[in-house]
Amino acid sequence: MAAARRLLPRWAGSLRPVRGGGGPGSGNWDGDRGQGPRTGRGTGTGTGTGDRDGNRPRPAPLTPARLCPQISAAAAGALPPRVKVVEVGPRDGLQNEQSIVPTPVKIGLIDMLSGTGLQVIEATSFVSPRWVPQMADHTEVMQGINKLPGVSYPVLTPNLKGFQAAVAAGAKEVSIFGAASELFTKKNINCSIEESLERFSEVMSAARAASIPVRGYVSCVLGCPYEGKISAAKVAEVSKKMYSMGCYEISLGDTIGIGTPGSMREMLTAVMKEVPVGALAVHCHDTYGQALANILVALQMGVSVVDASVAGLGGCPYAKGASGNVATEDLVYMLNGLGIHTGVDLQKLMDTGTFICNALNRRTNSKVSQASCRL
Ligand SMILES: CC(C)(COP(=O)([O-])OP(=O)([O-])OC[C@H]1O[C@@H](n2cnc3c(N)ncnc32)[C@H](O)[C@@H]1OP(=O)([O-])[O-])[C@@H](O)C(=O)NCCC(=O)NCCSC(=O)C[C@@](C)(O)CC(=O)[O-]
Repeated sequence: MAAARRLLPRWAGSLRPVRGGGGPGSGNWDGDRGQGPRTGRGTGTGTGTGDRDGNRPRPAPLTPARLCPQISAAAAGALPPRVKVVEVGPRDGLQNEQSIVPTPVKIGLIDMLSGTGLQVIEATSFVSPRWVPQMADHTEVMQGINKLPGVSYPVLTPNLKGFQAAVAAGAKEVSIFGAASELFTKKNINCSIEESLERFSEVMSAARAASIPVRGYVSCVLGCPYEGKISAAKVAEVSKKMYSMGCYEISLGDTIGIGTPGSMREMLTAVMKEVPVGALAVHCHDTYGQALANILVALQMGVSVVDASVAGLGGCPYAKGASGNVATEDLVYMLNGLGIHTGVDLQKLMDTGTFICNALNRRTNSKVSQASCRL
């Protein structure tokens, strides 16, 4: 099928300029870069001065950014100089919460995320409130958030009804979500893969008419909670169909976090034969602790868009036992260490993680935030 016209979001083609610098390795996190070589704990790199009694200078407080050993991208092998981080915490992170999170908390979370330098924040989903009650306040959320220029706030829309409601609520970008597993598709959106693609093509037509960019998710790319192993060929086939419909980007979801760097490589090799790597994103849940390793493989293969969830919140209501997405804090820490620019302020991100964890009365899943509490 000939590739349909792709509707690109506002930020496509030109990533936001780096505040206070430019280019790889000159990011804005914690304002800590460019201050000479970073040394580890207890090396006296602080700015304090000793007193007359000869007491040792008091070092400046240690933060993850100060401690993060940074290497050049060249040393890490071929890696993209920039990565677009797609924050999915307010949607993927919260949709699985058992108690309904108050709407002002959701709005506060998104507004804080907007201040971190993230370019894309998935805000909510326009799905049936009977299926996912947590997202029933989608319109209030979309209308309550402070939408910053240059930041995109996409929402999930499974069908035309969801798309129309999303647009009425002010959405300027949407995502359709399919899967490479028949059983997961049935459990998640109550239809077959073929039927889901028909519904999506209705959304695509309406989106094209309204000049709304559409992102496509493919779930279960490295395994399914109901079918087990999913073939890379099937993932490539569904991805190709959704890309050919006009999705500007295909996010490949390891929904139950079961993949390893080996299966990620195999799957991406197959998908990249059908969809250009520049149009691919990875979406890794961290159930088996493999998310960062899998993401690194994807980066080495040329992927430069990565989904993540602040504080590692989340899971899918129709993938029992799946834990949250990779924590955005941990992803940004790794990318900073690799000298890859994201434009995201790690400290502000950690503050946002603290905010939502306090609101949910929950410990963060971010290893970086856990470690920084011990510093
Ligand atoms: C898709 C449906 C709606 C089909 O659900 P259905 O019951 O088959 O739909 P239907 O067309 O037969 O309609 C039944 C009722 O739902 C209503 N309805 C129909 N559509 C909508 C809508 N958009 N918004 C609100 N209401 C809707 C419709 O109006 C009707 O209402 P009634 O007449 O009975 O009062 C349902 O299965 C659904 O909402 N599923 C959502 C599941 C979901 O949100 N899952 C989590 C997101 S996916 C995910 O997390 C994975 C991802 C993306 O993160 C990537 C990864 O990790 O792999």
